[in-house]
Amino acid sequence: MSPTFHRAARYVKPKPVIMLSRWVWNLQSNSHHVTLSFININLTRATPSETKQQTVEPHKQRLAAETWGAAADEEAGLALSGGISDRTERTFGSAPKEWDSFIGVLRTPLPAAFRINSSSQFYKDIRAQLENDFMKSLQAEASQMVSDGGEAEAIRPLPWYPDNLAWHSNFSRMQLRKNQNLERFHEFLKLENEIGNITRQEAVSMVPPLFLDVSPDHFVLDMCAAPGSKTFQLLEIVYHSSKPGSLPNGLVMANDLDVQRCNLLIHQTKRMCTANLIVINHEAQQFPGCRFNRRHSDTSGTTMEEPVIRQLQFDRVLCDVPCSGDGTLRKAPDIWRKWNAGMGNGLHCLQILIAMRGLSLLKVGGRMVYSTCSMNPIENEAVVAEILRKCGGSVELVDVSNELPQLVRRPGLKKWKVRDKSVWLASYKDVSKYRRSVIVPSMFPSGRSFPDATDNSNQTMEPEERHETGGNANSEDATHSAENSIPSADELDEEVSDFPLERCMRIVPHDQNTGAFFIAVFHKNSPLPMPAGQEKPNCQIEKQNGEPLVDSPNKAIEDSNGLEASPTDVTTDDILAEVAPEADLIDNKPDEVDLVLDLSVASEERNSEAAQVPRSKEPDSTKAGGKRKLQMQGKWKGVDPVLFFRDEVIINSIKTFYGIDESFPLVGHLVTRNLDNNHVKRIYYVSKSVKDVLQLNFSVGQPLKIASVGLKMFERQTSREGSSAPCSFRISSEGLPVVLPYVTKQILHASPVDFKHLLQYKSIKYADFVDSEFGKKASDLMQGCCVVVLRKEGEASSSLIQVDESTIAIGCWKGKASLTVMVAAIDCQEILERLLVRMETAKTEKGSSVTEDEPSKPEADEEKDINDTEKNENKPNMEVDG
Ligand SMILES: C[S@@+](CC[C@H](N)C(=O)[O-])C[C@H]1O[C@@H](n2cnc3c(N)ncnc32)[C@H](O)[C@@H]1O
Repeated sequence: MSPTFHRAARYVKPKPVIMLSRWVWNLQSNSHHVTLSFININLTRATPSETKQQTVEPHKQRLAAETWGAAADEEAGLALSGGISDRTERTFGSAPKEWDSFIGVLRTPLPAAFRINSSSQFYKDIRAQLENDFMKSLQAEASQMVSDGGEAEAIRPLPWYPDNLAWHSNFSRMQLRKNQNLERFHEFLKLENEIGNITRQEAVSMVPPLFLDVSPDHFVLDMCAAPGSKTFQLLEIVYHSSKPGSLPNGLVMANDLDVQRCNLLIHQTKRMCTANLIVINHEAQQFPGCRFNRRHSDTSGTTMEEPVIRQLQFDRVLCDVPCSGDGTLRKAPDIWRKWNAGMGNGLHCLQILIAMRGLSLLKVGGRMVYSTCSMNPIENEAVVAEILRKCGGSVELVDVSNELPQLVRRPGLKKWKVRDKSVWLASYKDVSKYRRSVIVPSMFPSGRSFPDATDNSNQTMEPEERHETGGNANSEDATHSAENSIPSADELDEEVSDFPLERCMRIVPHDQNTGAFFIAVFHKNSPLPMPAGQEKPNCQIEKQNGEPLVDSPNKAIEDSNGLEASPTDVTTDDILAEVAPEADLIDNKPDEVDLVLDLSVASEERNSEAAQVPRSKEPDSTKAGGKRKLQMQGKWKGVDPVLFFRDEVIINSIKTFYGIDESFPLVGHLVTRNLDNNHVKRIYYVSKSVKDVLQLNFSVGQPLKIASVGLKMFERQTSREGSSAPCSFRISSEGLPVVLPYVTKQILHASPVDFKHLLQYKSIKYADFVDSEFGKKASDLMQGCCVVVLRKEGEASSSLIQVDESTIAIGCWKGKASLTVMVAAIDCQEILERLLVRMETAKTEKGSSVTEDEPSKPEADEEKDINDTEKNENKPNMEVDG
């Protein structure tokens, strides 16, 4: 092909063909191995009206449009009516049936899935409600779905998820919204999701944390965590079987590079009300090392107290890396159009870097899960193979075929080809020298670099030509004419990997009616080998002038002691800017389609004193707009420092007022983000594990940029009544379950009827309680915050309060004339519903009736306080005082 030909070809009007997707699905069946790599679906471009006339069965088009949204209607029509290219037909050859079921499933809506939060007080009630109520009551709707080609069951537990805690629902979001018969179920999902009792999350996205094998005493690192569905799931596992008032020994550290997405993560995990989480904001491949040695001193020169933990390492690491996202096609139809092989190629090196940093932070004996929502081998098996190559025997790929046996998965690939600019490459030796900084040896199954390889036809182009037609531009179409002159994928000799990559797992949509996911499980046998340093790097990042930018991940990661604090110099911006401009990066769409962005919370944060995370990576105080005064006292610009709260006067006043038992560890567990104790508004509680990590962080000069930490435990009551109370700090709803077993004063037992009235009317005059003795005791309390516990069946009002899993308690305000509930409206609604179910059951069992006098309304002033309180209670936890 002559340069002249190419120059002319640049100006040829593009063919009326949409290269819809260089789809990277690799299907393997038991009987035969069929690889459907990079399937080209060429669709004749049609006008919207032409598209509507295509011969797509109406109900399928409706389903597709419903899944993909109205805006994608045209695209759905195109996809459904598209012819498959010659190559694809050749590739499928012997397995047309599998193609049919694969593409057929892609055309149907992705079923919704959700998980019950097993650390929630009401998780058993919720599971029972699903099993005994909704599974039956929704069945009538299921028969309708069967006639539409759907599954027979309306909802069902996911068979591979332990304890019936994860559920699959065959109703699309549209059906849930529109169908009257589903209204009660829809309301249930909304309420429980908002409260944090359930989390809507795509089924396949729940798989990686399960293979991590987490226990409550593990330190878990979630390297690329936002928007946080897996972080939430990890916390659920860490908290599982924790007793009221006791916190697990473990913790979750959730990191994400993107500040906005960190906000989502904070919002998402706030529903968990946890003291065992630290949210940080770093590039995962640059994750700071924290290792204490005796030389350390703080900025004032004082030698620091030796921390309990001397080095930050993790028992478990989740590496759910940014990827090209082709596995999310069923819920993100724009991927049909956007995806191209360059996206995966552009992320390959970053994925290796992140995974290598994860392994360096993993304890010997620990487990790391690497996952993507892509089926592209360059982002999956190639990354796994490179990790094994670099780590030698220090890391092994775990055979997890006996874990979660009910989860259908396919083995990882041992051979694949690399696609670059419409060219299939079977080996690095086929890579043109002009593409060698972009297409790297680790992308190929053998990982070999072939330094003296001859070049392919591309090399006949002049450099200038190559930059203009190919370079890093996102235009595979522009070079598609080159396809005629190169061997087809079938004609190339394939390399085969020596590593046991069949141990990786590929989850494909048509096996279990899901999205797609890739998962690999690593075990660390010994410290990572010292990097050779001198050896020639094989994962280079090309600068625009063609010079290599970085040479990681061969750079030092771990020293002989297990952890070196100097990770690679490579930044994600470097990689994304320099390597993958062609990757119109689908950057990590939240893989949970139903995550509701509550921007009101984020903006409330921004407007209030609360700013949990910086607004930009390295905010410049001069650009802050003057609205929010940046705290510069911390190590990180724009991020308020996390400080241990040690003000004895305030702590003692709280302890005395609530009679908090000495056995409850307060000192050292309280943190704030305000340097001025007199203006501290919120005091957060951290678990022992988090406290130890914070101490280490201080001791080594605060390398961790902490966006959020701690459970809001005490909040200054600023209302008129609050300022005159003996203790101006109230116990927040989030913190109450943790401190409740230790509270001995300002606490009352209410009968079910009075408790219900409190939740219904929010404020009740003392004289109006059905149980007059309760009303009297309430009026005798000191003015200020108090706790009202629901009295259990057969319990005397005077008996000592015993806290267990079934204990229901709320925070109230003891005013002059009435008792006022200090719980957010939505939480009141949830408790009320659960209470009503219990009372109803008790009534039916006993055949008794309870007198329910209507209590009178509170004074106007007190009612105003209720409203203020509720507004406050809706504020997110862990925010920053300022
Ligand atoms: C696939 S998403 C993670 C989904 C998340 N694990 C969950 O389950 O909700 C990938 C995330 O990686 C983040 N990311 C991209 N580059 C990163 C980097 N270099 N370091 C850390 N996070 C990064 C993105 O902001 C994105 O939130």
